[in-house]
Amino acid sequence: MFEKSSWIRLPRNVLIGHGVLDRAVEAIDELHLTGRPLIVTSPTPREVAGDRVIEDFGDRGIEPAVIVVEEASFAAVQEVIEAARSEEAGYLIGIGGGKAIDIAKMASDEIGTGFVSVPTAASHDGIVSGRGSVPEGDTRHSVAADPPVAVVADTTVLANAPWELTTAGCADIISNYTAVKDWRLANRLQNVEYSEYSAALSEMTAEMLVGNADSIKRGLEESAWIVTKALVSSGVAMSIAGSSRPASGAEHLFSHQLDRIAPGRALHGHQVGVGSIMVEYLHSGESGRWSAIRDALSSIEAPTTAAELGLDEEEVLEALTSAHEIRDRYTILGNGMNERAAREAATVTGVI
Ligand SMILES: NC(=O)C1=CN([C@@H]2O[C@H](COP(=O)(O)OP(=O)(O)OC[C@H]3O[C@@H](n4cnc5c(N)ncnc54)[C@H](O)[C@@H]3O)[C@@H](O)[C@H]2O)C=CC1
Ligand SMILES: O=C(CO)COP(=O)(O)O
Ligand SMILES: [Zn+2]
Repeated sequence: MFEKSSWIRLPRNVLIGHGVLDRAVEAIDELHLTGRPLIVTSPTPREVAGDRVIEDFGDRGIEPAVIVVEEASFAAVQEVIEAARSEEAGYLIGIGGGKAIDIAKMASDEIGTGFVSVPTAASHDGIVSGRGSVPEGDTRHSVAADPPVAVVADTTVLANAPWELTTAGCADIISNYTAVKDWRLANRLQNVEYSEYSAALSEMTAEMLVGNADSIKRGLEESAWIVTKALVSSGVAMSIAGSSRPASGAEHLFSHQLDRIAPGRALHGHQVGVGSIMVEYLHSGESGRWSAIRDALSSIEAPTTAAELGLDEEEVLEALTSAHEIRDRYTILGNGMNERAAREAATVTGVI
């Protein structure tokens, strides 16, 4: 008997491009959301985009409530939930990098309101996805949440963000190659639920980004356009899968461990990129495609070594050998790597 079913949640309005921030209020208006908006942002994103959105609401006689957050934590989510309740917010707008957007996403899910994503950095694919990612103690939670009802990604703002944030977004997309390999492996070995459509979309997104690498250059607004379209596409792949599997495998486990071992040292996307080089080596061996991943990363000026991430050898080895413990997600790491194997993978690939 056929008993399968799936529920795919996607954003309704996705605006990407030059100057679209000026149309944010219009895009929100179209959704017929009711009540007062609560803007969740952090200091710099407020300056580069938040104040403009607040002013545009003001021109329509609406005064949004505003909360400024500094870190992605469950405590910050709780703070936003309380602010939303006390301000009687009808919906939330996350304006910023991954942290502000994740917090707005999870808080709105908890209180059952819609949420609009206004990224000010094209730094990773959480800007569109229905997942929040939060560290807690020795673990990392990938929390299911509703995806944004609308995404407003202004390439003028994104192109003016520090270049490293854009190369981090590129690297997060390039890591889809190994994430999909891990997903297929987990499906074969552990019957993990798998979607061929989602996997194909995720891989194609990485292919297209790498194919356009020549147009991804510092100071070119077109770079922000290419990267943001890829981030949206990767977010859609996650929505189809109903999990972050198409975009998060062992390279993400490595990065999540680094967030614990060496917090704040490097950007999420840069860490997963370097992780992806080593994870590809684990999948395909010394003559495999790990060097193609490394070359793709260096062509867009993303880090490919521990030193470029600001890490020492020991930190990389510790993250590699303990990555399998951080979450219950089956990958090529299996029950873990010993130190000798980790050293070999990191050395052969030139990471250390
Ligand atoms: N939900 C998901 O699927 C995912 C969530 N994440 C989460 O996202 C967070 C990392 O996100 P990031 O964006 O890398 O970090 P972030 O949100 O901390 O932003 C990095 C820095 O860039 C600044 N910034 C942002 N836009 C700027 C602009 N236009 N001009 C100047 N500065 C600007 C921010 O103020 C911040 O200081 C982590 O908490 C991570 O766990 C990461 C990947 C996926
Ligand atoms: O970073 C992500 C996808 O790029 C989200 O992955 P996690 O589920 O590992 O937090
Ligand atoms: Zn990621």
